[in-house]
Amino acid sequence: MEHNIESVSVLNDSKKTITLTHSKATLSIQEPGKRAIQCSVKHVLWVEVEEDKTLRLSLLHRRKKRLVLGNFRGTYSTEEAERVKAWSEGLLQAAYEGSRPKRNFLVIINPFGGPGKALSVFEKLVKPIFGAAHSTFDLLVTERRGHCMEYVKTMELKYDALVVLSGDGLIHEVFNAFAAHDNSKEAFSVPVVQIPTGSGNGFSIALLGLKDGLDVGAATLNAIKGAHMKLDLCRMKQDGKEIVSFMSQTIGMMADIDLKSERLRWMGDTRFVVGYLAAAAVNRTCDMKLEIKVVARDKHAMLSTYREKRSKSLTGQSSDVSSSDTTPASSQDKDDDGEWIVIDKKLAYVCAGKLPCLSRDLMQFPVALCDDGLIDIVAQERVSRLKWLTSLDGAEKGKPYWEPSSNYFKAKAYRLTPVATDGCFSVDGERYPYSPFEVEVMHRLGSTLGDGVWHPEFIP
Ligand SMILES: Nc1ncnc2c1ncn2[C@@H]1O[C@H](COP(=O)(O)OP(=O)(O)OP(=O)(O)O)[C@@H](O)[C@H]1O
Repeated sequence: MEHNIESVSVLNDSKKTITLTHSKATLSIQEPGKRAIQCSVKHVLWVEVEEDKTLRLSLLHRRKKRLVLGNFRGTYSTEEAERVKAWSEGLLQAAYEGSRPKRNFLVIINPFGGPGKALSVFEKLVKPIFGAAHSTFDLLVTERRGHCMEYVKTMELKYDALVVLSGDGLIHEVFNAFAAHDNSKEAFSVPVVQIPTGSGNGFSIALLGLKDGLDVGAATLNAIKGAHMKLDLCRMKQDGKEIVSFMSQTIGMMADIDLKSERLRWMGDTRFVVGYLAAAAVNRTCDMKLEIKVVARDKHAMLSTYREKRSKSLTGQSSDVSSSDTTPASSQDKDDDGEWIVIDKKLAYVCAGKLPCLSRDLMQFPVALCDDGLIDIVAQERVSRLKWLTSLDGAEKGKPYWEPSSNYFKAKAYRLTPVATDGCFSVDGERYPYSPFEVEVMHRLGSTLGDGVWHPEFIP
């Protein structure tokens, strides 16, 4: 039912008349003689009228760049009751345009992730927002590594989404639990989102961008209202085992940075900068054989494909309905199944993956797309210590993409054989054995919530 009532007036707690106005896009709250407060209707969590002629409105508003919960209450006369009721129904409809209200979540919390504040973040920030939006949830607080895996691989597939308060390590565990689930295909269709409470929060940054990706309010709002979107995952085979990777596989310097800085978790993602400086000082190379099934390697061509696909995805946003998995991998893919090449030399590191940013300071894969059916691979040659340091400038915006020492590929698959017997190999930030492995992309296997694209935009 369409409601065309744009404005109503109510009395606030101080008995002042407040005019509330909404369109399909914005809500404004106007107190006489003051500047109107305006927000997007997307930030409205709930609005309802009660029998005692009270209108209650909950929304997220920006305070110090963060989205925080605000509640508004106003009373109205009996004569106004029908109008106010119709107005609030219209606003609620606009607020949940394209998504279903009252989602039911499984919330998973790693109390020891990152700075160790996930439990209190949930109690103080997330839970009140869920309450205001009438979202319901079951809760799993992990007691040990692997606990989430045990729970999720046998869980009933009844949730609208899994909301994970952790860093990227627990997200890795969730996707691997889906792979081990009896009904694996259906499990992978359950959207997974991250509330950024770890030291590396690459998944949330990918979904919401560098600003909102680290904001608990924005990530919670995305869980409540984000549209269903598909994402590619990687399947890695190593030592007879299969592992799902959603973010990255790194060997050499980048893995050293990640794994050797783990004891600095309390620093949050500053640990990656500290790790980078330590690795740059050592400036080691890594001897390996890298075989890549290359689909594209011209940086300008990859950039224009990225721009074209990103803007198409933004304009043709999916609705809150699980789409069937029939979309072709990409036009690039359809025509070109890739050609194997071999890189047989010492490199500083190899980093492959699907998300644009490995941390807020490093956009490693600026032209990554969430469902192009391709893995982005950087085979980085060694450079001078000074060059490593100057490369920090603009790394968060993907500037090192243009460095000649950064060999960038879009690939269907790759194989990597380390020559040494000992070293660091990290998958989604987790340590794996330093032994040969191969990786292929699984097109649109995973699901998440968002607006159809990875958000950090590469603006060269
Ligand atoms: N209660 C727990 N005790 C110890 N380890 C846990 C617990 N719960 C989860 N873990 C494990 O901790 C690891 C890191 O988790 P998480 O990603 O949340 O933290 P993080 O500090 O951000 O780390 P990273 O950035 O490396 O992912 C995961 O492998 C996860 O399985």
